[in-house]
Amino acid sequence: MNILHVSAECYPIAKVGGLADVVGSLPKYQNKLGVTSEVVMPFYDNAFTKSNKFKTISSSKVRLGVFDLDVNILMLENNDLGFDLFLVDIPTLLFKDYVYSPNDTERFLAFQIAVLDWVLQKEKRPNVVHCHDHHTGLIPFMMDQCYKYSELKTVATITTIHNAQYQGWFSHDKVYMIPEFDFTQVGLIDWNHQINPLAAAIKCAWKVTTVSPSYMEELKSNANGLESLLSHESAKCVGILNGIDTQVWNTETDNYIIKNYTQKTLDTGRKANKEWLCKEFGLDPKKPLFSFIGRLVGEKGADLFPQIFDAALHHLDISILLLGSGQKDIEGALEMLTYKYKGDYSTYIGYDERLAHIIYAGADFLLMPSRVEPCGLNQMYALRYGTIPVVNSVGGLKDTVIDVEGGGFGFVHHQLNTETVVETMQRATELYDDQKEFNKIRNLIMQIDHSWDSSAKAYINLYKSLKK
Ligand SMILES: Nc1ncnc2c1ncn2[C@@H]1O[C@H](COP(=O)(O)OP(=O)(O)O[C@H]2O[C@H](CO)[C@@H](O)[C@H](O)[C@H]2O)[C@@H](O)[C@H]1O
Repeated sequence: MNILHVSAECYPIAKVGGLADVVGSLPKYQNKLGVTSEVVMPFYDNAFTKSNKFKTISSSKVRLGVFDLDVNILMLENNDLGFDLFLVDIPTLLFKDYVYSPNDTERFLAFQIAVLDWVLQKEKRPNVVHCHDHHTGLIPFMMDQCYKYSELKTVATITTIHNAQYQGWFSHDKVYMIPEFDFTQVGLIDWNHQINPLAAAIKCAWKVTTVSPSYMEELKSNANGLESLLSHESAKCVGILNGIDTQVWNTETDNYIIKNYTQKTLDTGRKANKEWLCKEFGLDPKKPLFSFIGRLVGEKGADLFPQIFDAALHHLDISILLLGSGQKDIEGALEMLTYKYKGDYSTYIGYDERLAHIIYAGADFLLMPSRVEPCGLNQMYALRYGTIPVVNSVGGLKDTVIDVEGGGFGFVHHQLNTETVVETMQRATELYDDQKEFNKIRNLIMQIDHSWDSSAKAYINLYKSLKK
């Protein structure tokens, strides 16, 4: 069975968030299970593409409305990713030093058309085209409806929703850019008088998956306008929990962290990482260290961070270290607080993969007060590294973290407001004060298995069951 994953991001080639982690690891684990799983993504202008070699396997033009744009399909050479990687090089649109911008309609539309043009000519056509998020959302529609892709009508399509907040909608004025189709079917790409790629994917893909079972349920009542569509299509929707790449996220071999460790040496290993963090950011290593890593947006609860951190630092004897970037107003407010709580609180506003790994290896607790969390990988990385998660009970967090009071290993709050989060952080500090119990839990969480093994199999079983 041949599977082609289509995505805007893939670790380590280009990463903005968790989508890259999933697309950079799921195919590798699928290949280990005996299927052939490949990835196709845009060719961006970044450190990875500058420092690797690519072979051009075809050069042609892609038609976008009235324009014919140059397109090359490249293949990564000397590849040790665990899957074949193809890249769509459209120099005028995709070869940029960023992944996303405010004007991405043409970029990702051209990408999707170029992918399907290439699939038509591909020697070994896929049995399944597995699309990820709205940037690839029009592919199931185009394969089913566009005349030029009629040979692909029988190829199965899956769309995985990593985040339903973003849907990629654009005006019907641009419909002429989509390859010709029977216009009586235009309703398939419409949602609320706009062309909505995510809605089109939900309508046209043979199956729709979300990255956790709880998120699938939540989407029926909270999906940024797509609730009724998801309820209507629920028979073809299923939630499959993400796994993590246990080769990349391995405390024994992780090259980013200050000191490697095993479950047996977790105390000394984690101490060295914490001490490095505290020295680097001017914090006291004796105090419990709470961290956050991620995008500073409303979904992650980030608008509440300034208030939450202010209250927590005022009431509790703790340190907080934040790594993230996002909304400028939130970044500003979080940086302002560093003056008030110097020595107890610090931030790194930006993106830093190495620092993220060291935080997972050195912080005592990882904060995830998300409003919406389709799966969340951070809590799984934290668990594997021995950092105790403090989470809001939503989506994938609900599926992966059990509170210590229920015999579990983390701290879970069921409301999202300053008081509740600070109370939960206080419970965490009480555990920290009982070092014996604290160590017992750290030891336990490092043993939890969130590898891809079972989820990669679940996807393959789903592919095998595909019938239109
Ligand atoms: N400033 C920074 N510096 C360094 N590393 C940073 C960083 N900000 C984020 N990261 C890293 O990016 C990844 C974020 O993963 P998440 O799953 O938490 O989030 P995201 O919301 O992007 O993904 C969406 O897709 C994923 C995958 O399906 C779902 O788990 C999730 O719920 C959904 O919102 C982690 O690897 C994290 O370490």
